[in-house]
Amino acid sequence: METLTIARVGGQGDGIAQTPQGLVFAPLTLPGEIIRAETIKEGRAEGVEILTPSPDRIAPVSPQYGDCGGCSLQHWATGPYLEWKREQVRLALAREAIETEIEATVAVPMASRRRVALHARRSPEGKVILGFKARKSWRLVEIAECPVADPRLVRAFPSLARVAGAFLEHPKSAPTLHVTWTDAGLDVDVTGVERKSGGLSRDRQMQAIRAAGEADLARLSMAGETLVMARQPRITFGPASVPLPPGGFLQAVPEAELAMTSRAVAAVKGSKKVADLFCGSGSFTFPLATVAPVLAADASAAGIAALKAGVSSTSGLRQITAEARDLFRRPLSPFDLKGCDAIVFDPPRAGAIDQTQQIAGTKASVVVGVSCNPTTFARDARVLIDAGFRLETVTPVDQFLWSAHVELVGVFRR
Ligand SMILES: C[S@@+](CC[C@H](N)C(=O)[O-])C[C@H]1O[C@@H](n2cnc3c(N)ncnc32)[C@H](O)[C@@H]1O
Repeated sequence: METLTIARVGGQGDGIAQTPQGLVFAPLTLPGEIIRAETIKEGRAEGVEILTPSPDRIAPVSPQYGDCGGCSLQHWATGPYLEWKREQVRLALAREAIETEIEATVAVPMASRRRVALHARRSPEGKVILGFKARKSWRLVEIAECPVADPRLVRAFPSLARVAGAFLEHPKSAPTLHVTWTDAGLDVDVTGVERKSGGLSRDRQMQAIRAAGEADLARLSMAGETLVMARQPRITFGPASVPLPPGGFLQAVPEAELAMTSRAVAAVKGSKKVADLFCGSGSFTFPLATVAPVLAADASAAGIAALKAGVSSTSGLRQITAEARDLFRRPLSPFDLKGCDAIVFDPPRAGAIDQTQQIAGTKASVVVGVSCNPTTFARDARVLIDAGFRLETVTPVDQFLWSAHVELVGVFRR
């Protein structure tokens, strides 16, 4: 037994105590708390009892709290929790010697997540278990309620378990249901049953299609291939309605998407032409095209096709041109971006170092960086700052409520 005092919460969301033997990580603890750990293994406290709770500790709302790996910070009062997210952004920028105004973290409401990834397994008794991964484990925690997910998703969990059952054909199958609430209802893409795990027999495909009908799914697809579509899943981006490609990227929370797109639109106001790089199916493209013509690019051919379909069914927009292009291998050059005085980029977690170097060489006077990884954002921001841009503001956005993830929007000008 060891008694420890938690000094701070680290970047992964665990409490950290400083001991003569080094740092000790204690999950689900808060700064200032005195805890007792049964054992300390490889720098992790196990069997933790909280002796003196923080005044910022609140009662968690999820019945699976502590077991489910999803929401590890819901015991923290909103104020200090959001401030911690802001601090993660400040720390990432400080590592690149960048100082700027960091706004208060934009909060999202509970019950707002329109996308969840549910894992399915069969219990030894043959029951289908649908749930999230447990903390630091491959075990599944069966989920019947989820306070962060849109209740329309949660209500569908029992019928989604029947859909999942069809995909549990081979012992090696570990299906994951990527479930999205769209304007046409539920869109489900199943991964983890690809050929290497045995694929899916014709009989099982028929079973899955029947279960999709009973669950009233708009569409059921497997690794991006449509199995059945009762209604075309569509998403509204600003003034446009876009047919979402199966398995395509979509911001997880509409309120977070709006917080980010509205800041991008405000930043580029008055521009002659905007580039939207890593545009997906157009969540930024369409709101931006209410302000100026847009040049959009993304590696996903399906995303670009969806974006183009949205363009052809929407009137009153400024011109949009879209290209399917791998921006890691073939970043758009200053020549390709000629005429764009504003550039928005929203890369995956790896960031976009090569594309950013090209942006630095353009004549753009405003750049908006959107990121789900403050560390790679800070690295890319350093390139822009060294090229004469000033990072005017950064807004952290709490898209993944009660997780350690931090998203942000940064506005650069020169
Ligand atoms: C964080 S998402 C943003 C998408 C879009 N801006 C949105 O808000 O929906 C990142 C996007 O980067 C795209 N992407 C990933 N790797 C890429 C690459 N090498 N080149 C171009 N786009 C890529 C993905 O297809 C995805 O659409």
